[in-house]
Amino acid sequence: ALKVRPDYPEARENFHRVANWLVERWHFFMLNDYGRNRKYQQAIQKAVQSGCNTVLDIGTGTGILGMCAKKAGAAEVYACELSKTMYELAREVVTANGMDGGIKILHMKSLEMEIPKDIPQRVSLVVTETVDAGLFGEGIIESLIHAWHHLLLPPQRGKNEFQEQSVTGRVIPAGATVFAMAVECLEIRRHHRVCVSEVGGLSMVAAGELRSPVSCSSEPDDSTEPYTTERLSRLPGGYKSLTQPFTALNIDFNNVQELEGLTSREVQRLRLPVIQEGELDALTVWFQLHLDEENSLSTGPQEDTCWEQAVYPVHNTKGFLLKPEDELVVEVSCRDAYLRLCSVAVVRNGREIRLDQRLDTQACENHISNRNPEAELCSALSSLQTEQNPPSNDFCSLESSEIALLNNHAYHQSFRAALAKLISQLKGKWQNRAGADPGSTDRSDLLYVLDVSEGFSLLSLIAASHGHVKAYSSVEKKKQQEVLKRLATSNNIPEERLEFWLNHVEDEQGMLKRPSREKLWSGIMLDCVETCGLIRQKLMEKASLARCLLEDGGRVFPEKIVVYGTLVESDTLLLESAVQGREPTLGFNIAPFINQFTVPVHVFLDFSTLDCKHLSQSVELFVLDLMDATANYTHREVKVQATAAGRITAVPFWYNIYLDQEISVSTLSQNSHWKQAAAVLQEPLEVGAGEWLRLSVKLHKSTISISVDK
Ligand SMILES: CCc1ccncc1CNCCCCSC[C@H]1O[C@@H](n2ccc3c(N)ncnc32)[C@H](O)[C@@H]1O
Repeated sequence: ALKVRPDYPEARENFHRVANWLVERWHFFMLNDYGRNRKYQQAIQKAVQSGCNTVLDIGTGTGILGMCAKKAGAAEVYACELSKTMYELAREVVTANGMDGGIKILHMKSLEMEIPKDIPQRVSLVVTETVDAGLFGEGIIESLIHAWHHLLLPPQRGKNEFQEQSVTGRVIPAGATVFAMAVECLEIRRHHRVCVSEVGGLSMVAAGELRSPVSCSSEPDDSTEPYTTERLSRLPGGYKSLTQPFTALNIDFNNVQELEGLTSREVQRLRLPVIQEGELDALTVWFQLHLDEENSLSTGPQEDTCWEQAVYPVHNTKGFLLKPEDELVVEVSCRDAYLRLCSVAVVRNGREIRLDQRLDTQACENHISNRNPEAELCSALSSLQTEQNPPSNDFCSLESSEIALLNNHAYHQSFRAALAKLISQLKGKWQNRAGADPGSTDRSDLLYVLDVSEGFSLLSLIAASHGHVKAYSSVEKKKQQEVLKRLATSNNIPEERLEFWLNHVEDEQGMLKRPSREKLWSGIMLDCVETCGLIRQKLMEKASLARCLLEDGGRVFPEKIVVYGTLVESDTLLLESAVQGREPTLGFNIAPFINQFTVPVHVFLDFSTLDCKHLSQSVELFVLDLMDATANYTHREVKVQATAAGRITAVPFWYNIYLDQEISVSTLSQNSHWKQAAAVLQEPLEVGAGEWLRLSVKLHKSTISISVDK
């Protein structure tokens, strides 16, 4: 559609959402990483010049590594790519660089490749970078085991015997070293553990264990992923290293026995000295890719590269302090080809205290009699035990953004206050109504409040906790409904004051219906901003529907959203949004092809830690009024003055969400569960200090677009 009518707005939004999905964002900053590209090129050149003249590039992406091999003089170059979009892109790139005759590209997974069906004979070199932040997440181990059995010539026999490299096989990268480190990090903690005992006036004790789906727990079920990823150098508040970085694993990609033995390798137990006092929040992991003897790529947090690290959050050590004389026991295993790290115990004064089991309180009581260090530790742990009275195995899994939402204290307090105001206004209204008995404070009928938040939300309970309110929740998962019911009971909210609304829904518009034929809503709570920083799709439509379902004096929450933005110069945002010319990609012409998938708005941005130069004050860009449709517009021109000279590359934006005239929450606040978004300019714009700019801000189908000119 875009090719046919590039300015067709629907196609443009959809394309942008699709582009984000089709082509992963890391392609841009990987291709912009000249250092990485150059090191791969050098390793490939050395291998080809020393005789590897048939090459297979597994997971070619845009084709850059295959082109390095061709340019280095390899006689035959093959490449395979499982993503259709990337396969077609690689074909275009290779043709544009005049190598379509020299590189045969296959749209397939390497595991499906056979000789002679796909490639005529075994190759002397496999190049690949099919790795993720946890190293094995793209299946490199399985791919290389298959390659050694079916696609590669046999490896060099002994180190000493010399064999022509054209008759032996090898892999670039030759191997990897995996490092890990224990950290204290509040930002990780608030995304993986509920750190508050009270939310919006509700005691959370009865909730049981709420935890993120990231867990290396011993019983791996498909709902959990072993690790998440973070760019440690860009986490708000940073992190504190509790151990030195330690080597968790070495792997030689040129040794097929070692590769095959990896998943059956026994679990490794490492004992790591704690180097400073702190709360254990996670193990972080990165690695060095040894391309060959000379060249290595590192994904470490101290590198200035843009790679993320793998994060293994610990769940069960809430409030547990490691001390310098402790040793942390970590288990490393590669079961099911994922790298799994688990902090299992602490050794203090020679006694090992296991972390992952629930200490039963009785055993701890015995310890407490003779007051000694591990007794404190034990009682600390057993207090954990009492705090979460249901046993550990019954926990409710929430997305990390839902956990962070629960930990967003200001968000829930604001809703609690705004709801209290609405309820007292409506009760007051009722009392003032002619004939009502001034003495009877309680309204005979109840106030009906609907929470149509996406995902897990306590807002319905917070509404019901005000009394005289019957609350409806759109929480749909059974386990999450049970948590809400437990919290209702433990917070003295009568069970019949909480109902689950979803079962009426046909479609999302269907969810917004009257509570019953003769009733209307006193309050409807909408979810307006996605965690990634974008306005939710169809927000304005939902708001106009909701308004029709309100009783006189009823309110939609929030009633208004004000969009703020600022002008910045940020190379980081550029490098993550588009390939910058031909230099970073070793002179190959790749940028125009991959940049077709550039999207104008960068999401999941942590603006508080973005390295950038501010070129203006924050300015109000747009207002969305959810209570008065006539106040809305689709396009706004905003004048803003540059406060410093520089090159405008992006306009980060965020929201003030007004629950009512006075009460608002900001999506940029310190413990906000939201990330921010940024409009990235097509062309950076040079400005002088004091110069005025004109921002043209448009909102179409919940999609904000911003352009800047003088
Ligand atoms: C310093 C490296 C680093 C460190 C930390 N974080 C990220 C990186 C950068 N690497 C990211 C690449 C990750 C994606 S893999 C690249 C391309 O290969 C494709 N594929 C994957 C497996 C596979 C296969 N068996 N057969 C054919 N194709 C295959 C994918 O479809 C993708 O297009």
